[in-house]
Amino acid sequence: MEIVKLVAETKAKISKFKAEGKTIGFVPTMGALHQGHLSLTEASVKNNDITVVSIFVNPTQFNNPNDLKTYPRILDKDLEMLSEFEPDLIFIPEVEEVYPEPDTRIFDFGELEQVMEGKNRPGHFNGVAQVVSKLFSYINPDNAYFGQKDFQQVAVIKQMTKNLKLDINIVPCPIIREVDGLAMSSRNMLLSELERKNAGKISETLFKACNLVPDFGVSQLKEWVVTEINNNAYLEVEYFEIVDDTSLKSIEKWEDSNNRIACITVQVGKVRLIDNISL
Ligand SMILES: Nc1ncnc2c1ncn2[C@@H]1O[C@H](COP(=O)(O)OP(=O)(O)OP(=O)(O)O)[C@@H](O)[C@H]1O
Ligand SMILES: CC(C)(CO)[C@@H](O)C(=O)[O-]
Ligand code: BAL
Repeated sequence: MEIVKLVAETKAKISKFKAEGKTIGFVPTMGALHQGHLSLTEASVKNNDITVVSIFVNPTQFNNPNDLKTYPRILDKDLEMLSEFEPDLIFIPEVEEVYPEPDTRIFDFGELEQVMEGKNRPGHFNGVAQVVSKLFSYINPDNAYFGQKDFQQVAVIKQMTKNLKLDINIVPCPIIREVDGLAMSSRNMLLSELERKNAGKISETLFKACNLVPDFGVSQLKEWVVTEINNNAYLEVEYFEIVDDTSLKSIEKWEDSNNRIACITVQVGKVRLIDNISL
């Protein structure tokens, strides 16, 4: 496990690995690691000769300055956790290293970014694309691993890879959950004890919703989920959408899509959490 902070050094190491014919797996993260991140790292270590994990809290994807300020940063613990799978390189750049000058690129993802997280976090996916395209250019991976918890992010990254004609295989990985079902997230550690306890209601409701599909219409189910969660005093639904998993277009009747995904964002006190489930 080697820590690298500079882009030039990273590129030089990658060139050497490539010259040796080695395959490169890449796991981009913002740190404050948990088992979700480790599952991506494990998949990469298993399927590639070399694994690079990046830890970088990317300022350009935060639409809320307070969210950026409070985002958890616990590098020592992150390194200890990563030692379980021993990725070869850990890339931890400073902000000035990635953005020696402001990135003014505007990416166009069409309708993909006009719904859900795109609509509710203006500029978020443009910032994600800025940093991921930069990281891809330094690391030049064969395979890049992303969690399905950020379902829309996976769709956006796939589209970006296609638009930029990059020969990188985007590997979506399943959501890892806590014992009570709450999707693991770095932001979970910002919850108070009571908020954390009540946050389990989010996934509990999504799992129940799955079983109600045969008996409920789409709008009836949407209403049920929102009411059920909002009835909990600690939780407030920001949006709940049922969409086709490829176009991310909202569906009105079950027959509108064979591959439906229900995506939710819930405000828990000051913390904003996302989750989704295939219906
Ligand atoms: N519970 C999870 N299961 C699987 N993958 C996950 C999970 N949580 C995050 N990931 C993935 O890990 C990668 C890095 O995500 P990130 O560092 O933002 O962590 P995070 O826990 O999603 O943090 P937050 O949600 O607080 O931003 C992303 O591809 C993300 O989808
Ligand atoms: C992909 C990513 C590391 C880019 O900053 C981030 O959006 C995340 O952690 O999901
Ligand atoms: N996991 C997505 C990163 C973010 O919330 O900014």
